[in-house]
Amino acid sequence: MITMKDIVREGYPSLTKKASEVEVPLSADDKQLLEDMLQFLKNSQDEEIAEKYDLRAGVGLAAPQLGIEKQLIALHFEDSRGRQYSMGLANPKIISHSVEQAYLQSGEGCLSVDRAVEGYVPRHARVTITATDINDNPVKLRLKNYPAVVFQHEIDHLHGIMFFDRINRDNPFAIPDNSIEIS
Ligand SMILES: O=C(O)C[C@@H](Cc1ccccc1)[C@H](O)SCc1ccccc1
Ligand code: NI
Repeated sequence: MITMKDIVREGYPSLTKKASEVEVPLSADDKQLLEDMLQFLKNSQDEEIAEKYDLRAGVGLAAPQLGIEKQLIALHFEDSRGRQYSMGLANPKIISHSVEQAYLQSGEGCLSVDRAVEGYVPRHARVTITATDINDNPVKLRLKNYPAVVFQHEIDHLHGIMFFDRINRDNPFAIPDNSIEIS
């Protein structure tokens, strides 16, 4: 069972390196890792389990956050319309995106960052993502709003990018050009 002690923190090398693509079909080990990552997210959102194991709530997790330099991510959340996103993905790629940008009005956090970092994180407002799912099926997702933000946050982890790398250093709350606010 993955707990917070397995999640590496700011300064750990895997968080600032490019992770390697994994072989498809997925090995049994990679499938198990995706299962374990997804279970962590479900546990972290279960009040009793989260309290018992002192888990921080998470809606996404990337293998580099476990010190594993593989292109594997898990996501577990639902959007404002109640659509569920609960999946483990291998080798996710943004194959196209909008010119328009978006940012969470609340800013972002990260399970690998034990401090609050204020500011707007400019991201693509809409993205098209391809990946391979835990059953070796190809996946193509067209995302916008909150789901687009979560997936981009996790895919950034595979490229060694932390959310605060994207915040405007001179003015963290500068409204990004051509952007929409996601509340
Ligand atoms: O560290 C991670 O990658 C997981 C992040 C992903 C995330 C952060 C900000 C915005 C979108 C995604 C954690 O989920 S941060 C904690 C959290 C929990 C519930 C809702 C939003 C953020
Ligand atoms: Ni993160």
